[in-house]
Amino acid sequence: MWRRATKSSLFLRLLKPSKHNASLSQSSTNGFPFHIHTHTHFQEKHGIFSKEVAPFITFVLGGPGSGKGTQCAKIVETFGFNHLSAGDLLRREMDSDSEYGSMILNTIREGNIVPSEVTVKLILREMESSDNHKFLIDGFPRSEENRIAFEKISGVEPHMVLFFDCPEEEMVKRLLSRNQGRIDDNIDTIKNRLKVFEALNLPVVEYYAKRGKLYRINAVGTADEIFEQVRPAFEACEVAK
Ligand SMILES: Nc1ncnc2c1ncn2[C@@H]1O[C@H](COP(=O)(O)OP(=O)(O)OP(=O)(O)O)[C@@H](O)[C@H]1O
Ligand SMILES: O=c1ccn([C@@H]2O[C@H](COP(=O)(O)O)[C@@H](O)[C@H]2O)c(=O)[nH]1
Ligand SMILES: [Mg+2]
Repeated sequence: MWRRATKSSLFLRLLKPSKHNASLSQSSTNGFPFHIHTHTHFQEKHGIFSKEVAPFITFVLGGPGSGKGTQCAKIVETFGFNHLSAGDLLRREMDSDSEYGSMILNTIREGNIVPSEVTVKLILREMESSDNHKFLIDGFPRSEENRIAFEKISGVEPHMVLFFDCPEEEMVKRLLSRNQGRIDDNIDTIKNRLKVFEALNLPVVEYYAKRGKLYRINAVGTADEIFEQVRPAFEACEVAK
């Protein structure tokens, strides 16, 4: 069962650096097939989650409008993951009475990146309270700084990383016709989101490619066609099924 044993220490550790978050984890798997850690082995390696089963983490990356959210919904339906969209978590925090509300609003409106500690805290809070140990973390990490902060604070790494590779003109077309009332779906913000994606997010994609964890998907076609490229990544992996 995934629920944590004590309600404890995650946020204390987030606020207070300790030996648990001082160094990067070396325990990741390298590509397929994946394995699951046993309780003891996992806890020896990662102090932050007091769970019986290690989290199974898939990062879902791609430019703005590349179809991450659309494909995550299909993965959830087929493989039963918990979908955590970093953008949705930030929007929810913005709409609550949070001290970070106006900072998040301004950052999203500009198409820039919210400081890592805020986003990591929101993601880990969701992970801690989840009964499901299989997570799709959508739209994060946005930068190398995000990635390093997540690994340092949580002590865990993703098992695999999906990258939805989509031409810019297709992404712009999709975003401009999305019609969900998002403050960042306008051409000026979209231009900056694309710039930020290229400058800061692509290095993260390259990092995971070098580590043999990247699953590159051609994000042009119908949503169903694209999902047929996604499906084998999860089918190849016993733990994800
Ligand atoms: N394969 C596809 N073909 C055409 N339109 C698509 C496809 N997949 C998603 N869309 C549409 O494109 C828009 C953007 O998709 P989605 O919200 O899934 O992208 P995203 O990568 O999550 O974007 P963001 O980074 O802005 O959150 C939505 O209106 C969605 O319905
Ligand atoms: O890790 C993250 C994720 C998102 N943001 C900000 O939110 C918007 C919208 O994100 P979507 O993934 O498109 O929903 C993004 O442009 C960033 O401003 C972030 O800062 N960090
Ligand atoms: Mg999205």
